[in-house]
Amino acid sequence: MELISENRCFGGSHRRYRHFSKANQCEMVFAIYLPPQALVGEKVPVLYWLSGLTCTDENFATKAGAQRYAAKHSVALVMPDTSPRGENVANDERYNLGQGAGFYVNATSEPWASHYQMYDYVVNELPVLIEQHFPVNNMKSIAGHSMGGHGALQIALKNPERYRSVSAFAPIVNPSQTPWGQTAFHAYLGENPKEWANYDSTELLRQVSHAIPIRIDQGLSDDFYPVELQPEKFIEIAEQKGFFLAYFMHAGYDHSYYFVSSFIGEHIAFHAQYLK
Ligand SMILES: N[C@@H](CCC(=O)N[C@@H](CSC=O)C(=O)NCC(=O)O)C(=O)O
Repeated sequence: MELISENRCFGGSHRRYRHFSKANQCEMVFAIYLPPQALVGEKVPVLYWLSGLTCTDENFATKAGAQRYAAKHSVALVMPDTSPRGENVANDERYNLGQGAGFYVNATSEPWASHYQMYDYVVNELPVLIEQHFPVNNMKSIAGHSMGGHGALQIALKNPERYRSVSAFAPIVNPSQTPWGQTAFHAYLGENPKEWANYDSTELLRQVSHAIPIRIDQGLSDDFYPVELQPEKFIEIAEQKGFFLAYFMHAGYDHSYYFVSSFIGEHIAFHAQYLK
């Protein structure tokens, strides 16, 4: 693992690393924020953050202001990239497919399958690396924005034993029925409906008998809300099944990091109560 940069931040340390990913068969960059307590030998829990379309690890790190709250609650943040990258990695000119748009699935169709294994990377490979190299304990939660909200929810619904809580800003909750998700699933997964359902949070929510605590925030002035996001069905199913879902609809807020930064403090406080 190669250290790319290190910056002191709210008494802790924000670092970026490059490493070779076995899952994705290419070099990957991730960021980790270690709160002050981790720098003096305490093992802290981890919140994994999954970003949205077009992002790298840097969008959340530089725009959300999350480190202040991670320091306050003594939680480490891990921020992976949103896809494999490189000259030899398949890509597409659309912003919602290819590099920057891995959708947190294991692709089964070529030319994507040889590198686009983001589900395995986030769920299996990265946590092992983090727990080997950093002062963290094994308590984990997961959160994300938009495509990353989809990633966080579908990962948490399939792995309730691995994560304590999950939260999402403006998540793509029903990707098999909405345009961004359909484009990605056609390309990465082919036409197998079982594969699509396996990565669709609304479908997964219908199937599971148990869910960890969930929080969702949605801006009502988000241009993507009516077509790409539509969390109402997901909320209805959670309520019918008696799962714990705290959801907040915010008048006037859009899809951007202005929205994420406005409520990231509440999200980190939400996770911190389950990471003790
Ligand atoms: N048309 C836009 C679309 C890209 C965009 O809005 N990306 C969001 C996530 S959308 C869902 O996953 C984002 O987080 N962008 C990065 C940022 O720093 O704001 C475009 O490409 O301009």
